[in-house]
Amino acid sequence: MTRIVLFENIHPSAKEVFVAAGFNDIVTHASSLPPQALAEALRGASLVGIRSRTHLDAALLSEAVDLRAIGCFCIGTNQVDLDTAMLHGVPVFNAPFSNTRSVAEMVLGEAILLLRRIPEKNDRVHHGHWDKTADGAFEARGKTLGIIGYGNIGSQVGTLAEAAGMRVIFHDVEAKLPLGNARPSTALLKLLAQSDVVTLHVPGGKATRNIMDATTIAAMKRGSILINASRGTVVDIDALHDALESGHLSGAAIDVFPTEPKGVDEPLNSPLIGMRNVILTPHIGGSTQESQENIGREVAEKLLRFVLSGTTKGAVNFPEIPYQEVAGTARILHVHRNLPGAMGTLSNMMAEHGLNIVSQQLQTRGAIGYVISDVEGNVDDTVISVLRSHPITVRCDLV
Ligand SMILES: NC(=O)C1=CN([C@@H]2O[C@H](COP(=O)(O)OP(=O)(O)OC[C@H]3O[C@@H](n4cnc5c(N)ncnc54)[C@H](O)[C@@H]3O)[C@@H](O)[C@H]2O)C=CC1
Ligand SMILES: O=C(O)CCC(=O)C(=O)O
Repeated sequence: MTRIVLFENIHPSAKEVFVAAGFNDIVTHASSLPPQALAEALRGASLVGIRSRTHLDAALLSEAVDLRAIGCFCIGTNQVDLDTAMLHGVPVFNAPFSNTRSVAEMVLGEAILLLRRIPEKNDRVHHGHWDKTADGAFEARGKTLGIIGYGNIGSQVGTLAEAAGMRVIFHDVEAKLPLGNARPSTALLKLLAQSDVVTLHVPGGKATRNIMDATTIAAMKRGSILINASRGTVVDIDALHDALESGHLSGAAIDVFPTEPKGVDEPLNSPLIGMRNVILTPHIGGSTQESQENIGREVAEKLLRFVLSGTTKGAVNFPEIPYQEVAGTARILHVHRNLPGAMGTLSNMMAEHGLNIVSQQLQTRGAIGYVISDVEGNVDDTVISVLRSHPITVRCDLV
């Protein structure tokens, strides 16, 4: 039985995909769970679906012995210990483009609102003040947008910003094709000094930790604006608070936080709460009806294709083997330690059990190798148990 456990209110389109394929053992959770409850919820799960708030660390992955694959129903995968998952033979899938546009639209909207000081003015009107003034309010047209991380989202933000008349510059650690009239800026400090609005679109993780700290924030233009809809670890929030309080920055929009509440009734704890011209949103950059429905379907289909065929195409942490029709009477999925002779050992074990290999595909990545073998012959649980118990084997499953 394939038990599927979905956390964090994943869109019902995911469940529809599984049920249509005959997979009915599905448990859904509306939020992420604290570690102990999460470990219990993972017990017996073959497929797990999460979004950004569920952290699957090495300890949890080691305990989840039945786990075959993980679906991140989002873009970011930094919430999963990807290397440990790979070493346990567990591929991780995501939806790399499904909410790109949603994030880009929100960021451009925020840039325009902040340039006009709308958050502050909105709040004033709600509190009975009618101070009709143009002080500190600017058009987006002609202003410079500095994008840090010019990947799928960053480049989409740039395209939308140009349509609003902004000049776009970007900084990326890799060489990128500039779209429209966007211009690369090899030096981060140069970009910061030139930009009226700076927006971050880098992945989370150690390499991007506190890219925006007291030093880099000080390098931003006086009166400029900072937007972060990437990961909470990328901005030093205390340094941002100080720069807003001193007036060095005129506004900010923050969608992601170093520590985010786990559920709807837990308040955000942040020094930015109550600050003027600061937009705080609950990590909803990618949360639109369109994106969530697409993500639900896309990631569920990737998990399903893996379970039904073994294909790992699109996995972010695993040797990728593309989809192929089953060619024999059965298909064996074998993850092994990437050691010399592993393929020979596997093939010999199959031969010893009377299995004739019709087709075989191997890919390796770091410490593991992954082989899909289509075989003729009688593949029963005994054969799979023998393959599983060999020291080269990480995991072995029958399709
Ligand atoms: N707020 C939200 O709801 C959402 C947030 N995200 C976050 O946005 C991030 C970016 O998403 P995509 O654009 O799809 O990813 P992507 O992988 O297409 O682009 C990331 C870019 O950042 C660059 N980069 C990496 N390290 C860098 C550094 N130190 N300095 C400058 N550039 C660097 C990469 O070379 C790449 O071009 C995701 O990893 C995720 O964490 C994604 C979707 C929704
Ligand atoms: O929808 C979510 O929970 C997370 C969105 C996000 O940050 C992502 O896609 O990386």
